[in-house]
Amino acid sequence: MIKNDLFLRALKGETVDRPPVWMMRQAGRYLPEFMALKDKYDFFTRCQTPDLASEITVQPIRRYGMDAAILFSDILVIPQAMDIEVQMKPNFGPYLPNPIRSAKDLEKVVVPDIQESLGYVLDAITQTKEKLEDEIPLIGFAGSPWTILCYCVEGQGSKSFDKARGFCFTQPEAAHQLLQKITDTTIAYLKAKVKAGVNAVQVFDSWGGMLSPQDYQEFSWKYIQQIVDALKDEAPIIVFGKGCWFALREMAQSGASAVGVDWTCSPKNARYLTGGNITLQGNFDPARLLSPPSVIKKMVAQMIREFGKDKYVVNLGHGILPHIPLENAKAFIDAVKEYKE
Ligand SMILES: Cc1c2[nH]c(c1CCC(=O)O)Cc1[nH]c(c(CCC(=O)O)c1C)Cc1[nH]c(c(CCC(=O)O)c1C)Cc1[nH]c(c(C)c1CCC(=O)O)C2
Repeated sequence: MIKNDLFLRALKGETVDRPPVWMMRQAGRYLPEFMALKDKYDFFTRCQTPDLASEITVQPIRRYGMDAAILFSDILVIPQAMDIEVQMKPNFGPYLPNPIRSAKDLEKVVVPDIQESLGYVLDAITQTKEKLEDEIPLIGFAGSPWTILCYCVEGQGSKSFDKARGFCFTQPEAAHQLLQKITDTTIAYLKAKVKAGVNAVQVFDSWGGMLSPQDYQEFSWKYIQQIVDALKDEAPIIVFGKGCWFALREMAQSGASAVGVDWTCSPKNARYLTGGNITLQGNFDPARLLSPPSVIKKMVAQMIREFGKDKYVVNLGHGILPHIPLENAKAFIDAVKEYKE
C-alpha cells in the first residue's frame, strides 16, 4: 500500500482534500544535486546505472515532497534498444548518427526483447521502489510512437521536424511500419515497467502539435490508442500531447485515466473539450516559474480554482526549464499543499 495515494486517487476521479502535484522533468537541471551527478557521469551512464537513476529520481522528492516520483530515464532509450544509435551530446541534445530515411534503413530496426535490452530500467524501478519506501507512487513513461519517429528520422531535435513529417508524407508505408515497430516495443516496455513496480504510466507526445489534426489521427493518435488499449487494464495511463488541444476529446474517450494539458489551453476550455468527467493534468506555463514566489503562489491557487480540486493533477504544461530558482519550484509545490477551498 502507498502511504500518500493522493495521485492515484485523483487518477481514479475520487474526491480529495487537495489535488496532488508533481512536475514534468522534475529530476533535472534546476537541482544542484542533479548537476553534481551530471558533472560526474554522462547521460546514458546515469540512465543505465540503477543506483544513479534511482538516486536522481528521489532527489526532487527529498527536497520538495511531491506527491509522485517519475523515474529518471529518457524516451530515447526505446530507439536505442531497437538498434538505432542514440547519443546525447552536451549542449546539443539528442544526436542519432544513422537516421531512418528509407524502407531499407528500416530493415535494421528490431523489436527487441525488453529484459535483454532494457533490463537496466527495470532494475532502476526495483531500486527506486526500495528508496521510496511506499511513501508515494512511481510513474513510468514512454514517448509516443510519433514523437520517437521524429527523432529517428530527423536525427536530432528540431523546431518543426520537417524531415520527419516529409518522411511520413512521401513514404507513408515505411512510416507506418516504423510507427508499428515502435508501438509494439513501447507496449512491451510499459507492461514490463508495470510488472517491475511503477504505479502509473505517462505517454509523452511532445511533438504531436507539429501535425495537422487530420495527420495527427493517422500518424500519432492511432498508435497511442493501441498503447492505451494494451495498458489500461494494467495501470492508470496518462496521455500528454504538447500542442494537441484539438485531440483532447479523443484522448478523454480513449480509456486513459487522465489527459495532460499544456498552457495554451485554458482550464475551462480543457474541461469543455474533454467532456468534464476525466482527470486533467497540467498546465502551468514552465516559464511562469520565473515569476516571484508570491506571484507563483497566487497563480497556482487560481489555476486550481479554475480546474477544480477534484479530477485534477497539478503539473506544469511541459517540462521544467533549467535555471528555475529553487525557491520558485518550492513555491509551486507548496502552493498546492497549502490549497484550501
Ligand atoms: C522529447 C523528450 C526527450 N526526453 C523526454 C521527452 C518528453 C518530454 C518533453 O517533451 O520534455 C522525457 C524525459 N527525459 C528525462 C526525463 C526524466 C524524468 C523527469 O524528471 O521527468 C523524462 C520524462 C530526462 C532527461 N533527458 C535529457 C535531460 C538533460 C540532459 C542531461 O541530463 O544530460 C534530462 C534530465 C536529455 C534530452 N532528452 C530529450 C531531449 C530533447 C533532451 C535534450 C534537451 C534537454 O536537455 O532537455 C528527449
